[in-house]
Amino acid sequence: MMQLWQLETLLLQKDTYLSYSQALSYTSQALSQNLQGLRKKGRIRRMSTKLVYYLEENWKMIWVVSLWIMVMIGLFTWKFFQYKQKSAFKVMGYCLLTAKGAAETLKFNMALILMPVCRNTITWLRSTKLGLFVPFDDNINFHKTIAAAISIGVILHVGNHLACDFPRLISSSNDKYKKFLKNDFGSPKPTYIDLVKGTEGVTGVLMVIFMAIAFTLATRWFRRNLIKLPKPFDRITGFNAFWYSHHLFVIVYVLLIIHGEFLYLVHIWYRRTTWMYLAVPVLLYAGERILRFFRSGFSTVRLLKVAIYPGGVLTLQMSKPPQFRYKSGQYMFVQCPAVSPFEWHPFSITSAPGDDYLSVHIRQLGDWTQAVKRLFSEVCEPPVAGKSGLLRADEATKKSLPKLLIDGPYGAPAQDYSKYDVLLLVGLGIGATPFISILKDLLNNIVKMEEQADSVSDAGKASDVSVASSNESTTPNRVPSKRKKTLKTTNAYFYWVTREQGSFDWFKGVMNEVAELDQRGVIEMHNYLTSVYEEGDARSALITMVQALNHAKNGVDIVSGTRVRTHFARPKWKNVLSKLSSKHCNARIGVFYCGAPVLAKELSKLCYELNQKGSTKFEFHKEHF
Ligand SMILES: Cc1cc2nc3c(=O)[nH]c(=O)nc-3n(C[C@H](O)[C@H](O)[C@H](O)COP(=O)(O)OP(=O)(O)OC[C@H]3O[C@@H](n4cnc5c(N)ncnc54)[C@H](O)[C@@H]3O)c2cc1C
Ligand code: HEM
Repeated sequence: MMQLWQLETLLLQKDTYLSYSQALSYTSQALSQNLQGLRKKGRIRRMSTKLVYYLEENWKMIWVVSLWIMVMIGLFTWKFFQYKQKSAFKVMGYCLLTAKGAAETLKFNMALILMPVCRNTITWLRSTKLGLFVPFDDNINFHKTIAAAISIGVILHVGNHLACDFPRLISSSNDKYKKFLKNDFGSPKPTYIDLVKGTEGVTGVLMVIFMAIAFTLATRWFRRNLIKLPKPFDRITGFNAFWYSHHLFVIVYVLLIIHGEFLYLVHIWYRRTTWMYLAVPVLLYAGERILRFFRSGFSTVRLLKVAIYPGGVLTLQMSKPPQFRYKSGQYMFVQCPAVSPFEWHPFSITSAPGDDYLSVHIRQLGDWTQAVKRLFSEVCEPPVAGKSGLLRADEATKKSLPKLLIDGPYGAPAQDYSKYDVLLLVGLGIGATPFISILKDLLNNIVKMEEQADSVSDAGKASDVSVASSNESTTPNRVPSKRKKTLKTTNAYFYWVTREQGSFDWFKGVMNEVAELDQRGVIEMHNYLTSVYEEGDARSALITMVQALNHAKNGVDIVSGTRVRTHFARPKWKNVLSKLSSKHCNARIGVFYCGAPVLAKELSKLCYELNQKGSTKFEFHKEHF
């Protein structure tokens, strides 16, 4: 940096007179301008980093949404200019063109909105090459975004007709009416009431009413019961109110087809297109519902074991129907007719594809889950005194166990775990469930791989070792499939974050099972108890140190009594990911998270930051229920 004496010499050399104080003020101005420039540059760099991060993380969603918006703009513009040629435009003006443009997007969106909720089709598509380009995990968000576009379309369409072009029509002079509108609306000139009470008007008004009810009850506040209405209206909120009111859309679709057949301003030659837009999606969705109906009707399962753990978690183990093939990480719907013959609730499958049973872990939350727990508590053996509080269905009581129906399996983000070299599985509370199956499946495959390696090396062909893919049936003594895939995953790290140790009980059995099978130490398991001590508390640090020493010495954790390492604070995710990055150079690490959205943001950002630095590549996937 330039010294003051240098500045003075410079100024004197140039025969300029400047006092020290002036020189100082110029220098500080220059410095502050420089600093501002640097800050601006820093801000721009930070903004561009954020933009790049956003683009890289969301490119799948960006192209799908851009395409969708472009199609809507195309349809709107096409219809807008088509109606500009009509004589009615001379009287009804741009209101008519906007209403018609909006109507075209409505037809398209009412068809498209069904696609993201065709669960079976999506489950199949996500395992095809399309899964690489289309963000199937965001299907429900896309469904809601289309619903928002439908709301805007309805406002533009209905608003322009009712508040603008109908009034223009009825207030038009007789000459203008005869010249431009008589062919379309007949003689005499209709009144406002005539226009609204025609088939088009009545079907339109009914659609708006039904949609308003269904849209309101579908919002998060009503669906999640965040708005409490006074009695007796309290029953019209919550998931069930959302679910039943959503079926008003069946009537809306019927009305929409009728509405599209009886349009004003269209003649015999006019091609009615509403049914063309709707035909394929409506048939596809109807096919899905029919499939679900028949499949679930035949999917009554036999209960094998019921356990209720102190953390308020119920485990149901049931027989696996022969046609039920699934991948770890997927979920299924469960129905218990004794509780409600109409309600289907989704639960992650916690058994591995190779197990000869199906299992789910159910946390007590609302009416249905509590009613199921009550029901099973009544029919099961009480827990043996001093034991873990387990309820078991013994041979005698099994006969009277309530009936269960299942439907599925359905795809979820965690199902693609097998394409990664290393897995980091992070579950918050009940969010551990999709990972139980993955851990078990991973071990089943590793054990099988070792068995196959043994048998192949016995035969002197050790170079050819491979294992069956995770979604194939994996019974222990199975003859190795001819179509073999190599197991890519070499290591898994499981982080389970819970508030207190009580919740650990239901998971202990699973952890023990995993630890027992995992002779080679492929899976590292950590349990973080966040409500015991605050982060940074000396007691937490001390216990963690004692734990680490004990673990190093005996390989067993003092708190859990298993190989699971217990910690008493929130995990420091930056450290966790950095360690993995340096331990597994060049590896592709799949980070799977299931829990509250706050941590999802942090993990996703950390993955991105570490991807910029090292050769290890992290890919983040999230799920929330
Ligand atoms: C893909 C997926 C996987 C899940 N896996 C598990 C799991 O492994 N273990 C577990 O304990 N929970 C899981 N859940 C959550 C579980 O479905 C709900 O806790 C349960 O349905 C609550 O029902 P309820 O009537 O007792 O509670 P309510 O108080 O009626 O509902 C609580 C919340 O649960 C959701 N919910 C309720 N009913 C349904 C339904 N029929 N379909 C979808 N969501 C509903 C709603 O968001 C609602 O706000 C999962 C959810 C999803 C979407
Ligand atoms: C024209 C408008 C809409 C139509 C035709 C429509 C239709 C549907 C259909 C057919 C399903 C699938 C149900 C199933 O088979 O499981 C569904 C699910 C869903 N819809 Fe809509 N919907 C509309 C608007 C909305 C709106 C406005 C919201 C919320 C703001 C919404 C939120 C949802 C959610 C969250 C689900 C998933 C339920 C679940 O499986 O957990 N929908 N919708």
